[in-house]
Amino acid sequence: MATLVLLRHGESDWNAKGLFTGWVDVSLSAKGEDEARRGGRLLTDNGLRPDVVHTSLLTRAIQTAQLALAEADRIWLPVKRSWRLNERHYGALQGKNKAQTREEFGDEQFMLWRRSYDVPPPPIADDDEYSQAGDPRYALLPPELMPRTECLKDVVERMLPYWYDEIVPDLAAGRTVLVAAHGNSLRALVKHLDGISDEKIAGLNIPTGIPLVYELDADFRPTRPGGEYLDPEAAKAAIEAVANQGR
Ligand SMILES: O=C(O)[C@@H](CO)OP(=O)(O)O
Repeated sequence: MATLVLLRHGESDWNAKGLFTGWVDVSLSAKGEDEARRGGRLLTDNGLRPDVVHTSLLTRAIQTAQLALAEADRIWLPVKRSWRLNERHYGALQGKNKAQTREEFGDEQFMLWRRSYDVPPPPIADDDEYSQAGDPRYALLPPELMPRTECLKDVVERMLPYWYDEIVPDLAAGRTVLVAAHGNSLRALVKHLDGISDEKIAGLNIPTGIPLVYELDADFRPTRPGGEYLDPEAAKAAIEAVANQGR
């Protein structure tokens, strides 16, 4: 048995403003920092002691991991980071207000872009103020892998190599693994773990700052489908709020 803890970053400044964020590197809001610390306390209160942490390359996930681990007295953990755990690239929607986008394009198109499995938003132009072209953190990424938009299917495809090559070996070595990442990169991972269909994944939302714990069997499949949120009541309310964004 191996233990995997998934943690979506705490509320970011752009979550608070209701903006599509994707690869734009925004920070946690004060509320998001509190959520991250609380996530760390939930780990300790439940006797969970991660041995290694994996994060995306985005500040909000890195800050969340640091705040949670400081609270859990484990700031010293080895860290691995990868663009493969980044949020879904939201293409030309990055920086746009969710409610205004819904009003402008209608509910159906809004939900297609936001939650369909295989419809990406239009690509972002390299000279857009919210493009990541030229961002030094992706300098070593082969240009053909650098996204300009992504649907969830694209995220599954770029995330899974990291799961198999970097996370599974840690789990196989008996380490308790913390993954601090994003709403849609974690939806991609949960889709894989729980074998959720392309249609049903539209209805799955991940709340900010609440650890989701999976016990995995010898095949790295969940012993309990859906895992377990460490604060199920708070998770339920926060999942509802994520689902209703833009309304
Ligand atoms: O804006 C984003 O990058 C994501 C996560 O905050 O939003 P959504 O939940 O709408 O996919």
